[in-house]
Amino acid sequence: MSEQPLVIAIDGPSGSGKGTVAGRLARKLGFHLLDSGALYRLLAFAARNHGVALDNEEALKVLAAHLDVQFLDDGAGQKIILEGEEVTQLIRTEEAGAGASQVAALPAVREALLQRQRAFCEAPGLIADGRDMGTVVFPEAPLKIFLTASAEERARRRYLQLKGQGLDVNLESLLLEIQARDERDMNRAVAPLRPAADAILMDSTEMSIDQVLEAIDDELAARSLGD
Ligand SMILES: Nc1ncnc2c1ncn2[C@@H]1O[C@H](COP(=O)(O)OP(=O)(O)O)[C@@H](O)[C@H]1O
Ligand SMILES: Nc1ccn([C@H]2C[C@H](O)[C@@H](COP(=O)(O)OP(=O)(O)O)O2)c(=O)n1
Repeated sequence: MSEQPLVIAIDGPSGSGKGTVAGRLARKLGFHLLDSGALYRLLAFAARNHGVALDNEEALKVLAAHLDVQFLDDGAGQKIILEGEEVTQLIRTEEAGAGASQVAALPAVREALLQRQRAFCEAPGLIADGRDMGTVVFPEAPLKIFLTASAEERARRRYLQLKGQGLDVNLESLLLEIQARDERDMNRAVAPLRPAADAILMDSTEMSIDQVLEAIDDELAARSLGD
């Protein structure tokens, strides 16, 4: 009987460090990476391109089922191609994040993206980053991390990140956007943002990225995983 690839689920709110930690862990372990938020961002982006309203559940369901997307890794990081166009950075704006959070609240959209996410689970293993990796998409994952940080710290991180990319950003509006997204993601009816019952909670407010990675290493070692 073939063994299931190891899945490590990393869930949490915007700016908690999931993407950074997931990417570094995937590279270190030589695992595949699922950036599930990118799928919701891509859907919101494609909807805008095709003139589909972000609350049109039926049309979004069809768009989600046929989303023409490729995740390429040329060694220098992941490139995302939507309908033949590179959108890696274009989908990272707060506007795309807010759109993603809107379409992600629709049950038919989540259902349409479920199998696509599970298909990322291939040998030797998968690091899955999102909101419902541990609760819905990979409930059997043997290690689930729920990464948080205070909203103020998350807004500050996002501010530094976007400013570093040369974007014109405002800390107060980023904080408001993060709080609005938290509120929507935690209170939706399907797959709300919450820790799985067996998730390890990590508050990274006062932790560096390296400290978070060390803490995850300790959890892997405690379970004899990832060697
Ligand atoms: N523990 C940390 N301490 C300081 N900065 C961090 C930490 N974790 C992540 N960051 C930075 O915060 C920003 C957002 O991180 P990211 O991984 O994109 O978060 P998420 O995927 O949870 O939204 C990035 O610029 C990242 O380098
Ligand atoms: N598994 C997931 C991943 C993201 N989403 C939704 C909710 C989030 O606000 C948006 C964007 O997620 P993403 O992880 O890309 O956002 P951050 O990098 O954390 O700011 O998508 C979701 O509902 N379920």
